[in-house]
Amino acid sequence: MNEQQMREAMVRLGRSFFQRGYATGSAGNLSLLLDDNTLLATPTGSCLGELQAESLSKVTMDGELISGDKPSKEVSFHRALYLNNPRCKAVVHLHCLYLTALSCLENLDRDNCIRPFTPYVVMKIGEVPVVPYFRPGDGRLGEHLARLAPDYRAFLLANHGPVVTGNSLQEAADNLEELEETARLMFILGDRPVRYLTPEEIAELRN
Ligand SMILES: O=C(CO)COP(=O)(O)O
Ligand SMILES: [Zn+2]
Repeated sequence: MNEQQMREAMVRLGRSFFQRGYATGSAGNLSLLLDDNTLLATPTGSCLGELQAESLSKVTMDGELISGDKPSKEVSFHRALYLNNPRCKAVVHLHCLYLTALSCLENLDRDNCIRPFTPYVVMKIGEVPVVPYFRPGDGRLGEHLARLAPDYRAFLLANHGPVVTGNSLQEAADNLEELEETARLMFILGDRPVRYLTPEEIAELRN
């Protein structure tokens, strides 16, 4: 895909997330790595349902704006992910309903907030660590994500929402949707006894 096609793909994905209720208002942000090692990111305050290909923010890996509107206030944590994991080519951050509800629970397992009970989470994403709460845009989110980036594909920001990476924008989006569906299942299952996958079953999925 050339840059124009990547811009159009980001616009289409934002609209799709918005139309299907994954994104609401002006919450959330998307980014992807371009071939010249610069980032294409959604502008701050933008509604993901109404992105414009030509006003997307183009930013250097140092965070300097090259063209387009002012970038997302979270672009520093997006940069931290790219800089600390060469496999990361795209980042999706949303305030989608069930993952955000999960992010507000006390006593989450900070090392992995989604204990596997279906295979795809293990196959596509693996463990999901929890990043402590900081206000949106706080640089400490990036510091935490930089440390976790080499070992994980998805993260839950406490009292905020998910951050999911991928080797393409489509893969990051698919992984985000798989995680959101899993969080929804967790709330549907509620307090009923769940048969979690055994360590052997999990190991088989990782092979
Ligand atoms: O989700 C958001 C903050 O965490 C939205 O912020 P931006 O509009 O600056 O991208
Ligand atoms: Zn946010």
